[in-house]
Amino acid sequence: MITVSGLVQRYGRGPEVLRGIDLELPPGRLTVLLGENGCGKSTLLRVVAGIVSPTRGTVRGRPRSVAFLPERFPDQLRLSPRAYLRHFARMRGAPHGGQEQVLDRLGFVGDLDAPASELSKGNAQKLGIATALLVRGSLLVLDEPWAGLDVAARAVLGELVTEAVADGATALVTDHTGLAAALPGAHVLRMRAGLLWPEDGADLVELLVRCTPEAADRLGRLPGVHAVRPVTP
Ligand SMILES: Nc1ncnc2c1ncn2[C@@H]1O[C@H](COP(=O)(O)OP(=O)(O)OP(=O)(O)O)[C@@H](O)[C@H]1O
Repeated sequence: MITVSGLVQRYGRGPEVLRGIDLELPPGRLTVLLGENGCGKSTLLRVVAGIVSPTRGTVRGRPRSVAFLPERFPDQLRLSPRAYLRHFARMRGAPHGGQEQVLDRLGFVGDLDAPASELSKGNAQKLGIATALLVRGSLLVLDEPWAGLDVAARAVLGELVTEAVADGATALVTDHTGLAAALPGAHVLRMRAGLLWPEDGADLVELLVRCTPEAADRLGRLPGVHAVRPVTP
């Protein structure tokens, strides 16, 4: 189980982008983060994956093997898709051979031996997905993996994520297409302005109350109260 507690993130001296996130990510579950542009989804994914350290708070129980698909696959990659997959497979101790099977399932069309920088956007995305899915049973963090895929590949990606989760992977994804939320067993969370809110919850109302820590503690125990956190000046 990966446990995220009290996560706060700010960039430089900017405002808090994550404002106190608590989240549990059990193995064998797909968690889907929804929310408007700029609400902090990618930031949360990067912190959970361990790409960046949080300003405050902790991520406990992160496995050694983490697969992270960034929102934009690197477009300056001079390695070929074949070499890239083999390199990652070696680095992450994936079983030898068969690395290109996921590419085949996704309908990858491109030269496996030419520089990956020459791939179309969708085929580059397929390479990123195939790389992320090399190792089973790990933490799978996918930022907008459906973006840019053709219709057939979108359906296959749904199958691949479902299979990985059935195999015990912990999956955390963002997705603006709505496809992830419709996958079997998807646990959907909505993010607004750096806070998490269950999809089926009531509307988020924020109140700023000046009170003692004891009163804040009592407030936090009231039914329907999602979070009480101190505001730093
Ligand atoms: N490296 C950075 N430096 C400074 N600010 C950043 C950085 N990365 C993100 N931000 C800011 O943090 C906020 C949250 O961005 P983030 O990318 O996490 O949102 P998002 O919900 O993933 O958005 P989208 O749906 O558009 O991908 C935004 O205001 C963004 O401008």
